[in-house]
Amino acid sequence: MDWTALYLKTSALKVFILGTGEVATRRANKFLNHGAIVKLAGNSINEELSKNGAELYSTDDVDDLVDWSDLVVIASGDRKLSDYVADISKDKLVNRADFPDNGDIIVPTSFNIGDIEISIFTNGKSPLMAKQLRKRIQSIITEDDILEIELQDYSRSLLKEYVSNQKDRRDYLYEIFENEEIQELIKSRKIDEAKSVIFELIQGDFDDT
Ligand SMILES: C[C@@]1(CC(=O)O)c2cc3[nH]c(cc4nc(cc5[nH]c(cc(n2)[C@H]1CCC(=O)O)[C@@](C)(CC(=O)O)[C@@H]5CCC(=O)O)C(CC(=O)O)=C4CCC(=O)O)c(CCC(=O)O)c3CC(=O)O
Ligand SMILES: NC(=O)C1=CN([C@@H]2O[C@H](COP(=O)(O)OP(=O)(O)OC[C@H]3O[C@@H](n4cnc5c(N)ncnc54)[C@H](O)[C@@H]3O)[C@@H](O)[C@H]2O)C=CC1
Repeated sequence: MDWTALYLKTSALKVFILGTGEVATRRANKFLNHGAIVKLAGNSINEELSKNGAELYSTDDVDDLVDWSDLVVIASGDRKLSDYVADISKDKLVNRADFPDNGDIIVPTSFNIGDIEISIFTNGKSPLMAKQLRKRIQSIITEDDILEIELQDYSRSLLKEYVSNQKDRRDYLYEIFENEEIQELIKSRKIDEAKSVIFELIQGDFDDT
């Protein structure tokens, strides 16, 4: 595969989207939900998008919009205009919804559950299947997994305070993950009690040393 997964910092990222159709709208929502500033060029945008902060411009303004942007998303059915925008975006990051290989960013399907983000990419082979796999994976992640992440986060902070060696910290994290008492507390949603058990486990050892 010529592509690899990386995370792009989207807070305050300036995103220019060419097009206002189905794909453009989906991309705009995604970037806005992740803190970006989004401007679109095309005919019209729906109320939800403008409420979320998206701004609509005319396609006559594409030169200025490209200049302004950090990332250009090309999602228009107008091939000539798309090629023109691609041409003037050579020094920008580009996502081309119509010819992905001519751009340098892929927008994969992704979803968040708590602090986890899961993305799926089929290397351009089947966006439809990426969508189906997303739905299937979404359905198997449980509330217990989210709580486990919260407890791991809590444990990691404590360990950084009390245990200086990384390998020892890792051993603790596996011990906590496998601890049956903690697993039971997660199942019964007693997170504060689970945290106390973790605190005792770590700090108890620390006191002994
Ligand atoms: C490569 C990629 C590049 C990029 O856009 O960055 C790309 C490219 C193309 N998609 C096309 C078509 C469709 N795309 C979807 C849906 C999604 N497309 C998404 C991503 C991507 N699409 C990138 C990575 C994909 C990967 O490989 O995994 C998703 C996952 C994410 C998102 O868009 O948010 C989103 C699902 C969101 C969700 O989870 O719900 C459907 C299904 C539907 O509409 O229901 C169809 C019709 C069915 C079909 O074609 O499969 C065409 C036109 C082909 C043509 O002309 O026929 C191209 C261009 C081409 O292939 O040349
Ligand atoms: N990457 C992806 O996930 C997908 C990519 N695509 C590709 O992305 C492009 C856009 O797809 P959709 O948003 O589904 O289409 P759409 O029909 O919903 O929207 C197309 C956009 O292009 C504009 N447009 C279309 N023809 C035009 C013309 N002749 N002159 C000026 N403006 C024109 C429309 O006003 C609209 O803003 C297409 O080229 C399609 O092949 C399509 C589906 C999914």
